[in-house]
Amino acid sequence: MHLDSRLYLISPPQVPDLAAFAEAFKAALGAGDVASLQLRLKSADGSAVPDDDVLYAAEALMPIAQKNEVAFIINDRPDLVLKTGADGVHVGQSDASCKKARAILGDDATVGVTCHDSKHLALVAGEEGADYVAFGAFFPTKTKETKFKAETSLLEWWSYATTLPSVAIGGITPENCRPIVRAGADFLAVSSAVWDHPEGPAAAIKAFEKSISEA
Ligand SMILES: Cc1ncc(COP(=O)(O)OP(=O)(O)O)c(N)n1
Ligand SMILES: Cc1nc(C(=O)O)sc1CCOP(=O)(O)O
Ligand SMILES: [Mg+2]
Repeated sequence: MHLDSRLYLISPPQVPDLAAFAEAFKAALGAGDVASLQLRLKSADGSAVPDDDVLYAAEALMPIAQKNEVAFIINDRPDLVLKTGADGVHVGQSDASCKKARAILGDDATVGVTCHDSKHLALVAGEEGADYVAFGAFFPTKTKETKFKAETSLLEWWSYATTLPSVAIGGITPENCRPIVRAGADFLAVSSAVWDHPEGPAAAIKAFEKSISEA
């Protein structure tokens, strides 16, 4: 059976050395298939960096993404998507609504929505014009304080019931991703397992590709 989950990278919570991170990002992209990067400069407790830091990071990273045909998504902030010309936004249940993000950004932008462990939230997001729905957290994570635990049965149901792409997130690693791939997740959203991999991001991407292809 051909399983085709793709990687959706989430930036590290902080990028103190933008030049070094740009090199890490290039190394990741050179190692295998990556669908998108979400710029999410936000601590585990939810505190975000000043807007200028997001704008500087976008200025450095978006050309690398675009050169590699990788979608560049900004977390939380449709207004910063407009300012930077990024490809889209990811909004959560406490952020701008999907409808509002769509109204700000228009039909061509990508709008993704956090749906935690909820079929209902995902169906509403679909009705409001989301391009993908994100379920999580599948595993414990130190990247974000999470209150919800998603199960692979939700991904299975979603992929049978709808055609809208699903993103799985939360503590996903090359070692634990196989059941999520088998359950039909269209994308695996990953931060720490790529940027904190002991052998570097390129090795992480290769390890994910191996696990996905063997799932
Ligand atoms: C792909 C993806 N899925 C879920 C989230 C979490 O969004 P949210 O609940 O708004 O939390 P923050 O990321 O804003 O802290 C995400 N960012 N990306
Ligand atoms: C940003 C985010 N959202 C989550 C959710 O469950 O909605 S879990 C999470 C953190 C993802 O990072 P890592 O791959 O390091 O666990
Ligand atoms: Mg958010």
